[in-house]
Amino acid sequence: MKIIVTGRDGQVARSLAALSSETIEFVTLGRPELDVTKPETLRRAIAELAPAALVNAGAYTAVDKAESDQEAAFAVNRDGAGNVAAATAEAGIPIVHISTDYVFSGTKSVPYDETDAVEPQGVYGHSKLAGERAVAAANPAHVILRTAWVYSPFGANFVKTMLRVGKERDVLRVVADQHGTPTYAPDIAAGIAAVLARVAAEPEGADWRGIFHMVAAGETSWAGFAEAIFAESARRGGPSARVEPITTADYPTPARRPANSRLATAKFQRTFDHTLPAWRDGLSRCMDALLAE
Ligand SMILES: NC(=O)C1=CN([C@@H]2O[C@H](COP(=O)(O)OP(=O)(O)OC[C@H]3O[C@@H](n4cnc5c(N)ncnc54)[C@H](O)[C@@H]3O)[C@@H](O)[C@H]2O)C=CC1
Repeated sequence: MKIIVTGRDGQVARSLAALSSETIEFVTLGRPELDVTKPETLRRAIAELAPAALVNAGAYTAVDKAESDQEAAFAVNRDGAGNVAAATAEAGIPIVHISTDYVFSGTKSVPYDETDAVEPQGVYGHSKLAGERAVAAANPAHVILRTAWVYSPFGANFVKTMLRVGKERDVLRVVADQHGTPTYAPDIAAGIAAVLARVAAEPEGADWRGIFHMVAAGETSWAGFAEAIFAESARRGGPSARVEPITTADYPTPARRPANSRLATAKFQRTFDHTLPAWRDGLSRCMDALLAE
């Protein structure tokens, strides 16, 4: 089974590429040969490769920059996602689209499920929500996976930032009043593979269509995540720093972020018969990969 993946150099796309096997081949494509804002590049790739499905992992992910770069964020996250969905619908293949916890306001006191009202707090969240709607409108054979707090050995992410800054400083001030679940990109890739297997087994099925929350098991805060990163790092002889918990108000950023980013994953687990590992388990494997030498 051949699957096209957009956003070739991103964390999720690279994790999917690493998962390729004899039964499922992920062909990752990126700009310029595949640009989600250019529909002809999508049509050409689908015509050439004749994939069984497509995973849209390409996105504009700079949350703070998006506040002053609204046009670019919407061009990729709304219009680009819509283009991908339209091209897959035209080819008669399903789309797996990746979305985010940032579609929520974060004011709920328990984890969000798929029926909860959306209320993005910033441009990035608004653009991703518009993307979900564009995907759902253009291709009925869609699976929209909302995930959160993605990290991996690849690209830019919180784990790599902590390790870099931990080398330079003894104490780091980290936000302790935003709660969510760090999710290891290779575990997201395995979740996507479970989705694709289910879709392939029952292409005309109805229950796999729609929006699903897919994050690792458990929860923490950014400060709790940072402490776990430094504990894992210290065990491996890597950089370590003391974490000083601060509030969101102490650390102003251009984009507002949800205080509660927790996502309830029961619907995903039930539908795809798959559960992502605990976030500490993913972190341990990421630290093995980052600090192997
Ligand atoms: N990173 C995170 O913490 C979270 C990410 N997500 C979502 O997960 C998905 C994957 O995220 P990551 O792998 O972390 O992102 P990433 O930023 O590592 O990768 C995104 C990739 O998309 C590419 N891209 C940008 N514009 C493009 C275009 N016009 N055409 C084709 N490719 C383009 C970028 O060059 C980059 O390689 C995205 O949809 C993102 O919104 C959801 C929740 C949290």
